[in-house]
Amino acid sequence: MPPPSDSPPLVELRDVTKAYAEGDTVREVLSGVQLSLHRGEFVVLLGRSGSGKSTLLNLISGIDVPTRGEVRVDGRDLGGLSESARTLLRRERVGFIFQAFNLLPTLTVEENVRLPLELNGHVSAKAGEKARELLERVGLRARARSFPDRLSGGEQQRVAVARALAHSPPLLLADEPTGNLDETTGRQVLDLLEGLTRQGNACALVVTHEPGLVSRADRVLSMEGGRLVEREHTRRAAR
Ligand SMILES: Nc1ncnc2c1ncn2[C@@H]1O[C@H](COP(=O)(O)OP(=O)(O)OP(=O)(O)O)[C@@H](O)[C@H]1O
Repeated sequence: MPPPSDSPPLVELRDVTKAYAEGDTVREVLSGVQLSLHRGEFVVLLGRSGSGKSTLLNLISGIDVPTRGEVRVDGRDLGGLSESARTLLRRERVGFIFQAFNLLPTLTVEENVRLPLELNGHVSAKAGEKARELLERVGLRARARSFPDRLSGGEQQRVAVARALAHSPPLLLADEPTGNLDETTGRQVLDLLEGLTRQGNACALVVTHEPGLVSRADRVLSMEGGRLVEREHTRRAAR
């Protein structure tokens, strides 16, 4: 298999700027951002609070649109798509993990994991089978029928990892996935996230402040003053 950088990028940002109006002034949160992400890459995004990390994830997922510049996912220019087409692309091609887990409280653990499969048209029996297999992989098969509020924070986040990867999206976006977890539990969740992402040859972009994650990432990016800065490659440089 060719190295990731030889394949076409899964995500490409060309000269992306995002500005917000504040009274009479306009504030640029992102300025001239360039980025290429490839399948198989595990990428960490660092940056101070308010530096624009979530804004960047929202632009990549098509939840938000840039003020200027181009965002391409899987070769498709999001600027040329309607909102419903962007929603469809996101549903099929992206998995999300949030700091606050965001599981649906009225659905069981298994139903939460089945949801992205069913939204993507998988028939119920197949979706159930796949959901249980994923729950096995995150060590929660026995909790399939529990409701999320019966689970610890770490368990809920493991369910969220299973849900994000259920439909085998090529792109995983995680916004501070360990922010609400203690160090040990956070490490377990990151192990799972990294393992499952690499197994599926997906690309993960993970916002984190976790120093342990920086050392195992293929690439480390940082938002600084509206610019996206790439730090020296870690794992790849060591290969
Ligand atoms: N809809 C909006 N309107 C105006 N300003 C916004 C809007 N959304 C975000 N911002 C501003 O853009 C800046 C970047 O926000 P963003 O949430 O991307 O930062 P962040 O790096 O993810 O921060 P944190 O680490 O605290 O979550 C912030 O100053 C925020 O106030």
